[in-house]
Amino acid sequence: MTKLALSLSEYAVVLVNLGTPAAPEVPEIQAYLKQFLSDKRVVDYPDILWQPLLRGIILPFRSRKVAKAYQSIWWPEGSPLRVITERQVKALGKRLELTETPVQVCYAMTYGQPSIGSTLERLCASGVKRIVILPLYPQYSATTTAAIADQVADFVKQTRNLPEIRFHKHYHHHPTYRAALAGSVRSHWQKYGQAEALLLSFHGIPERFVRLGDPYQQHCRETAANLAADLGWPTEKVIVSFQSRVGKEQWLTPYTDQLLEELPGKGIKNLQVLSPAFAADCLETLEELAVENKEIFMHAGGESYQYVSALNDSPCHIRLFEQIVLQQLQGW
Ligand SMILES: C=CC1=C(C)c2cc3[nH]c(cc4nc(cc5[nH]c(cc1n2)c(C)c5CCC(=O)O)C(CCC(=O)O)=C4C)c(C)c3C=C
Ligand SMILES: [Fe+2]
Ligand SMILES: [Fe+2]
Repeated sequence: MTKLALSLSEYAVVLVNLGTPAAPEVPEIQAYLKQFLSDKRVVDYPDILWQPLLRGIILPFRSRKVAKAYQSIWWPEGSPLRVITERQVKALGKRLELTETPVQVCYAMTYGQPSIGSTLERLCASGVKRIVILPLYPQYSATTTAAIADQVADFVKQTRNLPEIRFHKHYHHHPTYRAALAGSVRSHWQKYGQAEALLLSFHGIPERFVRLGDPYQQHCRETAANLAADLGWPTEKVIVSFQSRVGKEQWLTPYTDQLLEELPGKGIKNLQVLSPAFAADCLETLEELAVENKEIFMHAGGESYQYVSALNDSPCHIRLFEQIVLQQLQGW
């Protein structure tokens, strides 16, 4: 048990994920994409060029296109990303209760609701004095983790009586994350056997961002190398690719969809695919990776393509969050 100086109601941990539309319908998707794609951490083109393009062309067309994809993955309880995040909050709360660590657990979303600012305001109004922010991104990128930090900074700027805040930057190297990832592959192998290769398809970012100093690509490579070592697999059987490119700019390569077209021709016809950048299954995994990309691979001559789920609310994933929180609470 961690001994803390303040009482139960004065500590909080906020899990933060990207956010998702409120409903799988065009107006809700437009509102979500407008906020998301107007964030300079995500798209850094000058507003004078970008906003007319975004509002006039991208939002109307893309919202209609992705509405069908969202409808195909939506669960009765809501968007998978939100439902899984809520399950993670519940499971982490239970684990922390077991350790009698006095900290309340909640979540916020970078885009959409509950927003980071409103969540921090609510916590402070209820008497919370010390807050751990845990972005649910194992690999740091300015497009995701720093976008959260920006919103925490916005809250700080407009708040008179500040809480103490600790921010967990990334965890791809954490032994329990490594164990959780390797464990999820091993349990998949126990059920279905091994494939010829593992494809780690990370969400992409513009290549330019890496040249400007974003360490995301390096973190992705380290994740893959660690996974190969932890599984005792040769590194060449753990292939890295990048998915979900938006726009015309060069993003990190190889692109997942292009690579999947080529692999059967190179003799890899049985593939297991996972996406370690996602702490929760979402549109990008359940639709793009598990359905759309499978069709590409099978059409190109692939024989078997299995998607290995994100770590979601699995016990080892929640244990990881618990350990991060306990580490962050040290000295408080
Ligand atoms: C346009 C630039 C984008 C960058 C850069 C980007 C980085 C990035 N995103 C995630 C995680 C998620 N992205 C999701 C959806 C999504 N991403 C973009 C664009 C960029 N992402 C768009 C436009 C969308 C919406 C869907 C679409 O229009 O194709 C999601 C899923 C949300 C859901 O509702 O399920 C996640 C999660 C990471 C990790 C990342 C960089 C490391
Ligand atoms: Fe994205
Ligand atoms: Fe996508």
